[in-house]
Amino acid sequence: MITRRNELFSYLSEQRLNKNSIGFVPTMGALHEGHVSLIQKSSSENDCTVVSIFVNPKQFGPNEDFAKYPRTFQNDIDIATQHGAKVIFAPSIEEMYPQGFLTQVSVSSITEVLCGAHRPGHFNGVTTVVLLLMNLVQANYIYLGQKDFQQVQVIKKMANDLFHPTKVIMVPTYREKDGLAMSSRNRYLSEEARKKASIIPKALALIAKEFLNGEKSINQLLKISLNELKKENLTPQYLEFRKVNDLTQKYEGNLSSEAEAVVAIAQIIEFEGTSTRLIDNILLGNDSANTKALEDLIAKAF
Ligand SMILES: Nc1ncnc2c1ncn2[C@@H]1O[C@H](COP(=O)(O)OP(=O)(O)OP(=O)(O)O)[C@@H](O)[C@H]1O
Ligand SMILES: CC(C)(CO)[C@@H](O)C(=O)[O-]
Ligand code: BAL
Repeated sequence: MITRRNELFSYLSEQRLNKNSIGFVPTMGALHEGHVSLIQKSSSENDCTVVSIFVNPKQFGPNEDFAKYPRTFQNDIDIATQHGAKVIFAPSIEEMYPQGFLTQVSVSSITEVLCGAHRPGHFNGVTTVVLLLMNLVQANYIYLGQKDFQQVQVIKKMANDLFHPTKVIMVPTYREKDGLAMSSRNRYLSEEARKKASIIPKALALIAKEFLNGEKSINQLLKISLNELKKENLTPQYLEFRKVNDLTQKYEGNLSSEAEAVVAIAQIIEFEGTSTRLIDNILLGNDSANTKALEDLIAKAF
């Protein structure tokens, strides 16, 4: 485990000298099987996989869960190494943001919709820390989960606009038995709240099922899904169809046969005074990998 930037630099310089390819998996810890799928993919595609564990204060709003974010450090180290991580980089806050740090990295427009509209400043915090980490690791590839689809698009844009040599790879969402996307925040859910949360994959699976059956009307697809959520008295913070290649654009009307849409949801699960915000999404399109992911979700959710 490495905590200092200069130590990481020395270790990775040697890897590069030996022509070892570097894969990078940034995380905030509290590792679960979703993270494991990223680490395994990186390890199977690179000689050296770096996993970072850093709960980044800059991406949490003042009323968000920075203080209570789950921290399971020892267990994280075991999981990451068991699944192929060669290095775990776990810096302190001061190591990442030394005194006098004044810079912010900001991607515009695509950060102002979906989660960005509800978490002001969140993506600036994400892009700032991810660029710092990408500069430190100088990986060939960075692996990010589809669960945070908007985050992937924002980081891709940042890397592209700033001519960053690291290539962004998106890894499919890893799901629980009932289809719920694995997430560190699932640990906040009591047994009852967890039961309630299983409606989220169901709401997406209903859209997936009707889409695969040929339904093209977005209003109709939204209606079916919102009705399902309503049965549990749930109203999503957002449930939207957006264009994959330009998240600023909402899909409206009918989906075309070449539709490349993301259906993204954020749902707050409230139960006995606790409140957990969960996100998820599915991709609708012609791609066979997408279709397979939809079929898998449907099989789990029903
Ligand atoms: N179920 C999942 N499948 C695939 N990748 C995932 C999954 N959950 C998280 N990831 C990815 O793991 C990386 C690190 O995420 P992070 O440490 O924030 O975990 P998380 O489970 O997303 O936590 P949170 O509950 O805070 O959203 C991100 O690229 C994220 O998209
Ligand atoms: C990419 C990331 C590690 C940056 O802090 C975080 O946003 C996450 O875990 O998805
Ligand atoms: N996985 C996204 C990080 C966050 O919600 O802050």
